[in-house]
Amino acid sequence: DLLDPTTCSSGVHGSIPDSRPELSTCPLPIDEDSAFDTGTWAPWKRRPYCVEPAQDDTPGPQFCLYTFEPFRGDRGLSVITTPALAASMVDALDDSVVPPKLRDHPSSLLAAGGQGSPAYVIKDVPKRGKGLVAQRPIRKWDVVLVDYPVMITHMDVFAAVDDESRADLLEQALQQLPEPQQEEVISLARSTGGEPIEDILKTNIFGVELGLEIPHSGLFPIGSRINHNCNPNVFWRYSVRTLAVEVIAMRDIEVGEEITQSYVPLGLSYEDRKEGLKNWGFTCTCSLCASSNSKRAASDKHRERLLDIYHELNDGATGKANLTEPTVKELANEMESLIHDEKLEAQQLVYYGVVARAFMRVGELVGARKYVELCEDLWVRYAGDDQDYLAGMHQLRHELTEREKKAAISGN
Ligand SMILES: C[S@@+](CC[C@H](N)C(=O)[O-])C[C@H]1O[C@@H](n2cnc3c(N)ncnc32)[C@H](O)[C@@H]1O
Repeated sequence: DLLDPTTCSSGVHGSIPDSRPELSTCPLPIDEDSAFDTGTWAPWKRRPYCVEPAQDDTPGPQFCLYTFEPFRGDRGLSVITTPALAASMVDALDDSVVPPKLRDHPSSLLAAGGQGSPAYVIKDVPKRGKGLVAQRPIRKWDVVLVDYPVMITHMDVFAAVDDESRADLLEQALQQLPEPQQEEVISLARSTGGEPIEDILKTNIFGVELGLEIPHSGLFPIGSRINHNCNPNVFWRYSVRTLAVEVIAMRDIEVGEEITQSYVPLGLSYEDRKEGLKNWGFTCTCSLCASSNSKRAASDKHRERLLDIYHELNDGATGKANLTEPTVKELANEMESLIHDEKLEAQQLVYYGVVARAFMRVGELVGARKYVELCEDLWVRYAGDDQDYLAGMHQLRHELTEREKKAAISGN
């Protein structure tokens, strides 16, 4: 089960698990002092190395480096995080948590018969350095790649730790990885200048979480070769239970086509995309960004209108505004055509959820049922087997079923 770091950290540093049998299934936080006191830092293979955040009015927690060499086929994993969050991720280090579907994927190093032939090759692509290119046809919803991080870093490390200590932590995190993985990391793209390892992280990291949705960055050796496109053909699904990232096709991809993801949230205007992409040090030349001024302005207008529709429907759904049934229908139709024009199908699940709620509010249960089902199908596709992500969807379906039962009784 997902460990709650607030309960798992209730043991004071230095406690020995055996002395607290009630916590025997809940790994205790380990820092430099407790490692020194107890002489143990299992399951981590090295004694943690910790730094204090730069002092300001409110001193934050320590950040420590933990390395686990046997991670996922001896690729190794270095984690820089708080002792409590490191304790919360111990279960995820074990290969037995990886479901067979991921373990046996052709891109997986854990497959019983060894790594198969993946659906992509990494190669040079014009003007974008290296990239992933399909070497066989990929169908919509196929898992293109399963990848695991070699480094995970708490997001606060970038702001709260002084430059020198951070450089030291990151360098050690790299040095503690097995040599082939060090080389793999060093060969990744750089875009910002400055300390190589920090540049590599800034250019390649992907947002992940540890514990209860605490933001971290993950460095994924293969996934980080995927270039940006505003109209991408894959999305990423990350699991805090396995630390795996699944890269999944959002549409069919032909042989020779580049596999691309969006580095910024979908649906942004041109200026907002440009601003968001500044961090990666390149100018977006995807077909949408490179189109004429008038086309870009039209697209921006569509995207703005889509957001307005979302807010109108949401206000209707929550009772903040009084919408009528014909208005909800009109807004839903307009939304569908804007999503289609802007190729934003990946955002349908967000829009469908709010349409379903707005229909429920005005008592149009047939429309609500249609959108709940469309939305649920998409949630299952995007969230996979992770029931945590599906909880909101199950709640919506339950509310609708109750409303339908009541309507059937009053109709009889
Ligand atoms: C996460 S890496 C992607 C893989 C990288 N191309 C490589 O050679 O390893 C991000 C870097 O790739 C390049 N890049 C990604 N998408 C791009 C695009 N659409 N146009 C130009 N450069 C891009 C930029 O240099 C960016 O800093």
